[in-house]
Amino acid sequence: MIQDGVPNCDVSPLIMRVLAASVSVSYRAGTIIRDIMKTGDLGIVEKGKNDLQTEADRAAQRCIVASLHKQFPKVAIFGEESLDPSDKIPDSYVVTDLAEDVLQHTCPDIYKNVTDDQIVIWVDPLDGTAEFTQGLLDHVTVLIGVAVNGEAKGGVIFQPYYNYEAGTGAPLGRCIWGLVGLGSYGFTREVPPANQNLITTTRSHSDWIVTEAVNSCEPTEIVRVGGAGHKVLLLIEGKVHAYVFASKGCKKWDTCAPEAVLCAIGGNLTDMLGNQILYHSSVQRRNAGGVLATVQNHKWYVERIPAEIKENFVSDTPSEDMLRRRQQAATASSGAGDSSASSKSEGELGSSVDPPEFDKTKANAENASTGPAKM
Ligand SMILES: Nc1ncnc2c1ncn2[C@@H]1O[C@H](COP(=O)(O)O)[C@@H](OP(=O)(O)O)[C@H]1O
Ligand SMILES: [Mg+2]
Ligand SMILES: [Mg+2]
Ligand SMILES: [Mg+2]
Repeated sequence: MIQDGVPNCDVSPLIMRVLAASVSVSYRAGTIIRDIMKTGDLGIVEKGKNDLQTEADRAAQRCIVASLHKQFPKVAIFGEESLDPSDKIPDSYVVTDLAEDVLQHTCPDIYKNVTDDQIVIWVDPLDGTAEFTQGLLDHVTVLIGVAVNGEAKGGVIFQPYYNYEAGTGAPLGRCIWGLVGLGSYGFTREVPPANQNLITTTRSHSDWIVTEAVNSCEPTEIVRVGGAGHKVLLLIEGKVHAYVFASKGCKKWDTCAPEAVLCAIGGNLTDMLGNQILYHSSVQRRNAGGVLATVQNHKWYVERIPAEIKENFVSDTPSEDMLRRRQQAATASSGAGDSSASSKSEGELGSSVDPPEFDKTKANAENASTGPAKM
């Protein structure tokens, strides 16, 4: 793939090109968001109860979807915002560069033959809109998730206001990206605080079930911040131990990219029942099972959620197509180990597999051990 140190864009596998394009366009989307904020006119529209949209959400989505669609016309792309398809998109919004820092990585074998029809891209052009309108700028992220056969595998989390309080001259913004089976890049993981159980959850979409679920996980401190992307950043950097959101409010575009980045370092993002969230094109947009994410000890948290809370949530159902692919993969690999890109192998999960006799008193010691981060 790399000749004389130069990545050959034409022969890089599709998933690597999609990820490289997503990284490139995320920088442009971040600039668009900051430029609109600078105008002082956010053009706020109320989509529903406690659900805002700004001109930055709309413009960033136009930029990302137009750019990715131009390069990958056969790949399904779903964005959060409902926009008029006849809207004129400025030429400067269309980015077709491929990030070389992505292409210089060797594509894991499991993805080498992935085709357009197996990929779905989930775009949240601005995650943390409520906080954006309130000036809590580091809660904002741009999320581009790449699902393969209905499972979150690749993700880009761009944080346009990273460093914004560091003073003039400090470089603004950062891009975190990951691919399950390869690793996640663009951040430094620290060991989460020992002897504590820090749990992050929503600050703007809370209700009593959300709070009950968090409390049932025995937090030593609750970190209420905006954005699904931002909360997963806190997790991967080791600033919190779990992200618990017992609500049907998050959608597929909120979780696809964060899930992939988290899983690529050995973490887990599931619904409240501990079941996998699915991302095929026909799946319902709402995460009707809620969201629970950890880097370690996932099962322990799932087990803390009371049955009376769990019974309010419903896990995703695999599509017919997904079941057929899984059956084919199982048949093809019987006796030889499953090498299908559509199944989550132990290897991909790394050391996130919970200890069989996990107990809370051991939790902090385990959390203090270095995770399987590949950065
Ligand atoms: N009750 C609800 N109604 C609408 N959106 C919700 C919601 N609960 C969560 N979300 C969406 O899920 C994302 C994370 O929520 P939170 O910041 O509260 O943790 C946000 O994405 P957007 O900001 O992209 O809309 C938020 O709008
Ligand atoms: Mg969102
Ligand atoms: Mg959004
Ligand atoms: Mg929104």
